[in-house]
Amino acid sequence: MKLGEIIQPLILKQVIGDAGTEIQDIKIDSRQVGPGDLFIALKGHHVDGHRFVEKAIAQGAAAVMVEKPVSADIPVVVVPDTRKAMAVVAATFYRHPTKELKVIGVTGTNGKTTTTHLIQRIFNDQDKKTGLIGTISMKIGDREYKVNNTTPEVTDLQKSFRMMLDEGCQYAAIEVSSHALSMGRTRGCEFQIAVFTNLTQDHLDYHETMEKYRDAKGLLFSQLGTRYADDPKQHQVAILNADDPVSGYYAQLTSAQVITYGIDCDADVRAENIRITASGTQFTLRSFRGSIEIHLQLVGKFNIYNALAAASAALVEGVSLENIKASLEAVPGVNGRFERVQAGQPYTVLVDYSHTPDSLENALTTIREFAQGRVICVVGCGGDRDRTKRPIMAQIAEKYSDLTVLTSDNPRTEPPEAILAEMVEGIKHVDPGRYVTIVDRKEAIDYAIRQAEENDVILIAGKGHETYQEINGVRYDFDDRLIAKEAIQARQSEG
Ligand SMILES: CC(=O)N[C@H]1[C@@H](OP(=O)(O)OP(=O)(O)OC[C@H]2O[C@@H](n3ccc(=O)[nH]c3=O)[C@H](O)[C@@H]2O)O[C@H](CO)[C@@H](O)[C@@H]1O[C@H](C)C(=O)N[C@@H](C)C(=O)N[C@H](CCC(=O)O)C(=O)O
Ligand SMILES: Nc1ncnc2c1ncn2[C@@H]1O[C@H](COP(=O)(O)OP(=O)(O)OP(=O)(O)O)[C@@H](O)[C@H]1O
Ligand SMILES: N[C@H](CCC[C@H](N)C(=O)O)C(=O)O
Ligand SMILES: [Mg+2]
Repeated sequence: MKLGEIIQPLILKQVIGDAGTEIQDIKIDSRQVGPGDLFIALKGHHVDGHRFVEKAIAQGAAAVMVEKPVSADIPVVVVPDTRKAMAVVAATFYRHPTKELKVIGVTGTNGKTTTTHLIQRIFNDQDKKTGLIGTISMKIGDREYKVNNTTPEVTDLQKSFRMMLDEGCQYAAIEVSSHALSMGRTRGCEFQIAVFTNLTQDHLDYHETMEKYRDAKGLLFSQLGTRYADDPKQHQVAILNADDPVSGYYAQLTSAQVITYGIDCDADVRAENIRITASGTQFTLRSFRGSIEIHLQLVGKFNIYNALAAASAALVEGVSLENIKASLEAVPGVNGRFERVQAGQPYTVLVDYSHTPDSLENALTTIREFAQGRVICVVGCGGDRDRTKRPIMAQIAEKYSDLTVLTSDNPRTEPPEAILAEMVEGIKHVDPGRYVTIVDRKEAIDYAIRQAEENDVILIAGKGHETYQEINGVRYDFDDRLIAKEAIQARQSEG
């Protein structure tokens, strides 16, 4: 596409050079620029992308978009705000994919990955081909792509939507993080359905207060609902968790129709007669389209919320209760979420991505419901992330476990000992026999496994599907599931 066409919708712009220049792709990282690309310079949290204009040109950029004029022998487009302009040009360049693709966005502190997987499963089973974007990866059909962020930058997002359409997708189920909403990564994306899971503490390093965090997530709902078509299937819908007090606020923010789901409060889609066991969850789903009995393989009350949210989205799109049931029941689990590590041991080992106070509490209270022996929890808190959750997570671990093993979880640029000290601050008054701190995560897992007796349950929390431990900018291979399996086998071979 020609540069002039791509920037045509921008009102404030100054073009220095030939607007007829052909553009191959749009890049925001000079390290990824190739011949023919438009490089957009963004002011980041660490560096100003304008510093890399020369490098982008050296790598073959055909044009650059900047906020401050630069001297270059290729076309330069000067705009007041490159981040805002980027959203406009990306949507234009990829030919407004979300006008055709029905995008279902899921936001909330916990449950986004699980809910998007359930949505994708239900819709794919209906031959409504559905792409997925989120924390674990991007999936289109049988192909899986690596992602750097839960919600990618606007350029990657629009490109991914176009790829999905090219692959025959009708829907996309995407996780929408609060960071993405506040940085405008979803600008220009028309959502068909927006789902809210829950709001509890996380990311206060970035958002500073719970109100600002709530409002960042609220953008998904305030930006929804201006489309009212003759065909009800084109209507935008907000799906809100009736049991979360913030939902009332989001209901007011949105112009879209609202569908509620829940367990405790009255809701349009509700779970009743709940039975939770170690191997699954059963409930009656009551909805505006009738009732049905559901037997999930997923464990824990929190997964009923995820299933209700996914079922609500499917009901809105006309999927029958019977088909929703069949798909939900067929899901064996989600990678790294309550995943069992099995090596023939007489105790249970679970790896779970609980890295927030609420998710840790949910995981541990769920385990408490079925554990016949002691509960042992291995947990750490990430570096360069919300520091205020550290003592709280230690308190929760100690409260619900018989033994807590505090350890490291992606210390990033912080000293792991300092993170652990902040966790210990939360439980410094408890009996010292109830917890240990072991900086090295492998050693911590080994220790927990060696403490386990018959019928005990070990929860290894925080990293779930992750296959690395990030220390000082380097990602070392590390998979809780493999490390735990090796530790179990080592103990078994010692007899
Ligand atoms: C705080 C934050 O969100 N940062 C995001 C931001 O990076 P940044 O602002 O630090 O970028 P920067 O390093 O200052 O660079 C500025 C610009 O210069 C460019 N650059 C930089 C170096 C270079 O050599 N050449 C070059 O062109 C960069 O590509 C960028 O465009 O923009 C990048 C590109 O979109 C993101 O990948 C990056 O996410 C980082 C990796 C991150 O860790 N983000 C987390 C906090 C995050 O967003 N998490 C949420 C999930 C949270 C949850 O729900 O649990 C997510 O959606 O992933
Ligand atoms: N609906 C829920 N409510 C509370 N906790 C949940 C819920 N669903 C899952 N969890 C817990 O949170 C953990 C993370 O779940 P999931 O990956 O689905 O959330 P997420 O919102 O995608 O997280 P992230 O913000 O890291 O992307 C799970 O391992 C589980 O312990
Ligand atoms: N999306 C979350 C993931 C946290 C995962 C945990 N293992 C950690 O590193 O803190 C974040 O970036 O805060
Ligand atoms: Mg996720």
